[in-house]
Amino acid sequence: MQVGSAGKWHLPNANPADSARSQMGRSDPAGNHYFRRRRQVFLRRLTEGFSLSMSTSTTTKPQLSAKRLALKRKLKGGSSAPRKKLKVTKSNIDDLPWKTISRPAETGLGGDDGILELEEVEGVEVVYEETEKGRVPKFKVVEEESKPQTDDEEEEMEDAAEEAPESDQEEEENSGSDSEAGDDTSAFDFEKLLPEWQSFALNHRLGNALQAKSFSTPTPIQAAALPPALKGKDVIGVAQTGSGKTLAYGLPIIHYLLNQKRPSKKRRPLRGLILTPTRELALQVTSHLSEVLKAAEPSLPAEGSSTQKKFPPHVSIAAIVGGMSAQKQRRVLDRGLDIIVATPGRLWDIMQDDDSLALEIRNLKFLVLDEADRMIEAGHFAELENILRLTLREASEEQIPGEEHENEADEEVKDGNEMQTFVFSATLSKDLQRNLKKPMRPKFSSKKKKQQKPASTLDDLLLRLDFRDADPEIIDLTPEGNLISSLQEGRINCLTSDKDVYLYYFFLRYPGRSLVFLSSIDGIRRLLPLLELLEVKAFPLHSQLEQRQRLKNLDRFKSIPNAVLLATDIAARGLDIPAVDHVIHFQIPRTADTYVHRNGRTARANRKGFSMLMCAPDERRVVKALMSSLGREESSIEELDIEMSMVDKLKARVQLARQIENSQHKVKKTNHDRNWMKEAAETLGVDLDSELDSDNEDNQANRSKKARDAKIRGMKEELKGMLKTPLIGRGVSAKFITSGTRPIISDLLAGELNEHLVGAKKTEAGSEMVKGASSGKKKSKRKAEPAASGKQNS
Ligand SMILES: Nc1ncnc2c1ncn2[C@@H]1O[C@H](COP(=O)(O)OP(=O)(O)OP(=O)(O)O)[C@@H](O)[C@H]1O
Repeated sequence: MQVGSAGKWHLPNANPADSARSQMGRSDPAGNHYFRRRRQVFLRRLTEGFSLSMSTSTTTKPQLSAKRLALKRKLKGGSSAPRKKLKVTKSNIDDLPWKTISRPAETGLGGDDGILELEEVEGVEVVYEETEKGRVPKFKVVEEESKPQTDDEEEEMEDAAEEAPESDQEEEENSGSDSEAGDDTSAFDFEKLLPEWQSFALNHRLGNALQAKSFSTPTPIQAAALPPALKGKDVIGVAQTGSGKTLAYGLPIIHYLLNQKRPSKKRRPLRGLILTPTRELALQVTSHLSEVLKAAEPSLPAEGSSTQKKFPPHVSIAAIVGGMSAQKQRRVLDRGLDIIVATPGRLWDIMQDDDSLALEIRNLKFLVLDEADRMIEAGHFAELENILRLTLREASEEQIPGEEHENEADEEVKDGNEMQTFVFSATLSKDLQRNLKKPMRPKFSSKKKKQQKPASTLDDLLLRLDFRDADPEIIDLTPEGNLISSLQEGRINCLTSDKDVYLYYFFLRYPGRSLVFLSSIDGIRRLLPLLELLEVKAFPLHSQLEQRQRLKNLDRFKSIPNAVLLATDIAARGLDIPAVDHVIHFQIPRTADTYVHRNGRTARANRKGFSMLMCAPDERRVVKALMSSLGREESSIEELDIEMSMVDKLKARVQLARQIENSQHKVKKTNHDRNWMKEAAETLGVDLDSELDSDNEDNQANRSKKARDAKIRGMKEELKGMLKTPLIGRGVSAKFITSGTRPIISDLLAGELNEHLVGAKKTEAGSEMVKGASSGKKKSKRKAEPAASGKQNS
């Protein structure tokens, strides 16, 4: 252990209850090696402080250690085990094994400065005990005792000790306390460090987490939802996309769990169930809450370390979603979790073979429906209905197989610790909100279950939620017209057949991370190879991709600045992808809610964002209806100002790319058909038609394949050449940059020149709009004109 520079030394705090760590002087980064300077005045104060607190101390760790040791001896059949290190709790700082050390010259403490001697102590953990008189510091010291020979033996001994607790007190010791996790237990000073969060009186460890995440201020939905949720009320929260709804419901759950005793090694009872409509959202919510939990318990041993087994996390969370190994998820569930984040489909699958999970869901403390209004679209309706039925009070009278299964969740219900329900979304109709609040809502009834019709709409289903709260809190922070202030909207009116070229223009004109929504998987399959040929870094995301591929593509999209994600509406809800600059509606969404949620993937957490509608003539009426259901005029979305000369040039590139793609597709199809015929003939044991089978035919096919390949290679070369040639705007002279009708010299010098389109300024999408030209009226010569699509390419 190094004795450091002057900065390592500081005077102990005058009030011992405030900070035991600082009383002991500085600690090393691991937090268990301390130095102190002894001064008479300090020792006197400290002793007084501790003698007060010692009166209520109940810690008996040394006795426990002895019992464990005895058990170990029994298990080992002898007492010849080598020495082992055990933790013993001390209440008095002077009982710690301080060692005198020489005073290092580099401390700068030349004179005696009232210091009698300098001491150090190692292997001490400071913990706090809650007493009637407040928080009292205690010190856990490592002392030598008999030691099991292997980690397995040590675990065996601890398990045996847990199975045979000899007193309530010991049971409590076994079940763990804050101290067993080696937490940084110093109280978090909300007033000083996070004043905006102070009024919520959150568990101090959440203070550490919020600070670590730099969340200095609660978002409006968090500020509004936390007080009722922390009071135990049911909450229906509606707030714009990207406004921090996950923590609005997540913090009250974590706060509750951190305030509970640290769970023992026995199986944990399930306390929280968060249901989301998509796998990606479930994984994202899990990772968001896990990050907060990790930051709340910074001193937990790293994952995989041998000490981790001894200190399970205070709160455990996992995602249960389709597309991943169900077996693995079952194993995780078997170990016990505090919070499950799940999609209804997979959860219901697992529940059907696991009665104990069904029982745990009946005894939940928190039920959350995140983006509830999307579940119906995701085809989870029946499973959702089945799961929700288990959370009803009436349903708990029913006999469920496995009811005899014993766990701590049963005690919770006996304690009257009632379930809280949180329903959150960015879009929940006003009618539904009003109806949810009505006390006489229709409910599921277990007794009449057989006659009861299944719910037919999501509203119907949500109306049957069994809020324990007679008056659930409804918080609706939806902005007028669902408009987010940091989001700018625009549109391009063009023919369907020209959408590819305008999209490509947009990517070159406004580089950035773009999320493109299409309404069909086929559309994505068509567009993806085209963009790849045009050297746009594009990745697909849709339900027919394997889950692993979906996550991989999301990761790539997140990590590449100018990447493009071509997605169906599975990506419309909840996904929190950092810095999405543009959302593009390649096809117009069918509902206003989808429009709102798609747009919500950009302009998150007060960042700027741009959303663009690509509107074909036959889609105009959908846009009109969409805007009207948002209470807006169609004209509220302005048209993008488009450099038509560039679009025309880009058309040549897109046409060639399409030609290449069609040829490649034909080759693939022919090969596929031939192979299929051959395989089928082999399987059936029949001879192929001589036309298909003969050597002659093979030779001919080879020759035409070679010719096609050469043609494709040629076209690819040509396209490469085109992509290398800079696109120069009308009136721009690239040779004489100071001349031409549009000299580019000043933009060039200012670094404002768009590298792909010479003559266009480097600018953000949305900064060039055709004012007032939102409903197809011609206001500018340069705006996109559907009629121009047939124009000759220059
Ligand atoms: N108090 C806060 N201060 C700053 N950033 C925050 C705060 N709370 C959450 N965030 C961040 O804001 C972003 C959006 O949060 P979140 O995903 O919870 O939004 P949401 O309202 O659920 O969005 P959606 O409706 O699209 O699901 C996240 O990156 C999150 O880390």
